[in-house]
Amino acid sequence: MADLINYYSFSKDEWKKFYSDIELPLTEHELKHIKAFNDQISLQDVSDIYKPLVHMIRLQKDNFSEWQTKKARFLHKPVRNVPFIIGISGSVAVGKSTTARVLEDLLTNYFTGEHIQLITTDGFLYPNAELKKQGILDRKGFPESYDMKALINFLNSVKSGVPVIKTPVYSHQVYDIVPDQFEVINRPDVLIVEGINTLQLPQNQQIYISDFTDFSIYMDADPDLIEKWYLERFGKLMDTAFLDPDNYYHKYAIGDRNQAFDMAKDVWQRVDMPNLNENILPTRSRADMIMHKTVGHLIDRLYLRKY
Ligand SMILES: Nc1ncnc2c1ncn2[C@@H]1O[C@H](COP(=O)(O)OP(=O)(O)O)[C@@H](O)[C@H]1O
Ligand SMILES: CC(C)(COP(=O)(O)O)[C@@H](O)C(=O)NCCC(=O)O
Repeated sequence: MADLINYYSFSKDEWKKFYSDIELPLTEHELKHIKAFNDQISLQDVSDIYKPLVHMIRLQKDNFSEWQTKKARFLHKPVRNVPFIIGISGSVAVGKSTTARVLEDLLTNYFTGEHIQLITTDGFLYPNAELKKQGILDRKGFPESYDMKALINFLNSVKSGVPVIKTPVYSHQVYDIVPDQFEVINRPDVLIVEGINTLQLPQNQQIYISDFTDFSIYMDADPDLIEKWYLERFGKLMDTAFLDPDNYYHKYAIGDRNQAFDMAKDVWQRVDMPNLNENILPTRSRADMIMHKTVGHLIDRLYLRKY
């Protein structure tokens, strides 16, 4: 990534040294909690990578809140608590939702008294029935498969301080939007928005997701590794589907396992990899931070935007 002239580049060893003067209370309980939702996650990485990151986000958020207060005073408007929004982008299966959950946990733990919430932009995918109607079911994840207007309105409502906002829910197990199920976003201090499209600039839009984010992260890795992680996740989703006929992966779980993996490989090659190359990777250089992952999901390099 020699072309990234506007980024500082750090090895993990360099990055971890930036955390020194404040104590992040990463207790046994906290580490257990993280292990409970992903027992594969490296706790060394949580400490080396995320402690400095959380510290840096603290500095940025304080700066952001101070500016919001000054701006309100300048404009003779009431001072209010404007949510700080963090966007997390990257390929399907690169580990965005796992990173987002670790960050949610750590921010909740460290930003004492502040309300941290997390949503995924998957909730703004059109339901399968609508994708079918439009003839784009095999374009799930591509820009046209999202209800961008609803997503932008949602982000605008969050920033404007609307008290209770319901967002639709996407389930990987059902492989669709779950009807009548919502998540409630209620005046967070920090909202983490995770999704493949958080840095995209769709041509038919005038306002973008990134107009509402205050710090953005792009999760990066070699596409061959991401394919491997995609297939491993497919295997895990099959493993949990055996006893549940309503689960999208049930038909694969009870059938021939090799054939199921062949199908998943085909979906990766036809849908998710082209989407990575055409629509996701080109947005990498817009991120404030690029986290590069290697074998075993370990983070080996970080890039931080200089200006
Ligand atoms: N840091 C990590 N350590 C171990 N496994 C991980 C890590 N991050 C992600 N994974 C695994 O990789 C797969 C894809 O991760 P996920 O967070 O679902 O990706 P995304 O949200 O980008 O689609 C999942 O099986 C997940 O458990
Ligand atoms: C819903 C998604 C677009 C979102 O990706 P995520 O980053 O949450 O894994 C993706 O998981 C997906 O379903 N892609 C369509 C092709 C496929 O079945 O992989």
